[in-house]
Amino acid sequence: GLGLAYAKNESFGEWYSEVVVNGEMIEYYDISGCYILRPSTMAIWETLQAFFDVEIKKMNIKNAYFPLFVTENVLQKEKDHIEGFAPEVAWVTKSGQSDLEVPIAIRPTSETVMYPYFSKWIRGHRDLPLKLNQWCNVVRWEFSHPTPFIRSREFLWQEGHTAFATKEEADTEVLEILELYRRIYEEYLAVPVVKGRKSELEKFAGGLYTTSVEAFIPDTGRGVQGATSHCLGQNFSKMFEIDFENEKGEKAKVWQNSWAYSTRTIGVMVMIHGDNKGLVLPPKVANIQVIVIPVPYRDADMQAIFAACSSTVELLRAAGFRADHDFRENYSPGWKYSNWEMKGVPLRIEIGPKDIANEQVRVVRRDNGAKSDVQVASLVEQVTDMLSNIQESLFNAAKAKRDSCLKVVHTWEEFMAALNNKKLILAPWCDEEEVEKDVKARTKGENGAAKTLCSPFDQPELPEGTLCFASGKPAKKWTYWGRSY
Ligand SMILES: O=C(C[C@H]1NCCC[C@H]1O)Cn1cnc2c(c1=O)CCCC2
Ligand SMILES: [Mg+2]
Repeated sequence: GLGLAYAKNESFGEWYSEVVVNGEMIEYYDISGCYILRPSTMAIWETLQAFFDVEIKKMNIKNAYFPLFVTENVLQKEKDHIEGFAPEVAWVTKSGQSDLEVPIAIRPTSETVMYPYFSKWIRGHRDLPLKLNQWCNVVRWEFSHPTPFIRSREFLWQEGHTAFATKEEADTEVLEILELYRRIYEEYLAVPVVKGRKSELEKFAGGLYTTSVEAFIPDTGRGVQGATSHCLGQNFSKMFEIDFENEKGEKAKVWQNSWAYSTRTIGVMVMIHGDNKGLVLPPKVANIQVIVIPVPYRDADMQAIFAACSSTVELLRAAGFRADHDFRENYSPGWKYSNWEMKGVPLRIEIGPKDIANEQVRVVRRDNGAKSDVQVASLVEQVTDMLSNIQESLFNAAKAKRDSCLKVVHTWEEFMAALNNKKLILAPWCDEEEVEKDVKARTKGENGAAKTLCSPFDQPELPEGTLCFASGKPAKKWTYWGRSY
């Protein structure tokens, strides 16, 4: 049948898989963990890319493209933390029937691809800052269960790699990029996120510190890392000898950052806004914002109805909206309503004989189902208001939902109760890694262990004498905890 077989609040995993397929965003592929990204996904990706690309170019960051392949000895250069990831690296070992002399890795990320050339290109302080970005795919042969957009063996992302003369410049850029990631989620995808710093245990091991934007999926009670912006310190410049002669003529190591967001952003948006009728797309990223559907009647003047639909589409396109019509004659209006609801189109316009007679159209919102009859004369104004209202109310609803899942705890008992109630937990923590590891060990289970998500930059008041919820030691910072993807 037309509808979904699974309900979001009953079988979330199955609901999600069905929605991304029926919504025509994803097609499953015959290699596990790999997915086909269909046009409506690419349209969303390109919208986010267009925004981010313009913003980084304002920061004088330039796009480049480095090879997909990495030699083994170069990849092993960051061996100190790579062993943690080694199983995820995919290797090319043959061409045709013959074995390659040396196996070649497919990039899981591009630090080791790029940094030997950073070392070659950076000589003096005039070569700094060097700021490059690339839009590409990466491969990580993950073993935990794959999830479209959220965890796949190949995904699209951008990876920024920058080098500065001073730590101050690097620190500043880390936060500028993080703010762009917040904007991608909150202004485009209508998803609320928290900005914060990763713990030493959760950060990128090769870096100095990691900042992230963290989202939360109320239906599963799991946090999801939305995007990351790392300061690498001088770790990689020591490893790859990326040094420069500073203005005093001394040899100095550069300070570096690396930052990324990926197609995971799209999966988070689907999880947050989707419902039991299918996708719900925020207007800012919807490829089609308004779909116009003719409603024929037996003795109606069909030509007049089709003409009214076409002129309505033209009117809306002229006003800058992404509008289209559905003239497929082998489907009923009712079938079309469900089909476009499944695909998450924010507004539907129905035009029948009565509408023609009254010089009006019937407008239906996807997010709340509200129907209204709008005079054609004020249609552009009404559609403008409705689309911005949909964008805003999707964000507000998601933020209210996320905030209703938030639980502030002070004791282990409260922590465990909140964790088992699918809550997003905010707890005072002593900031000791052993304690974090202990919490992981004590919460291990088939749903995975609890971990720190981030310590929010926006720290609530921490009264003197507040104790860590897990260790009882003096608390140092408020930290978000939860199970995660
Ligand atoms: O990729 C990063 C850090 C950094 N890479 C560049 C963009 C920002 C940020 O993601 C961490 N990381 C994650 N996953 C893997 C690796 C790895 O370095 C290396 C080997 C395989 C898997
Ligand atoms: Mg990983």
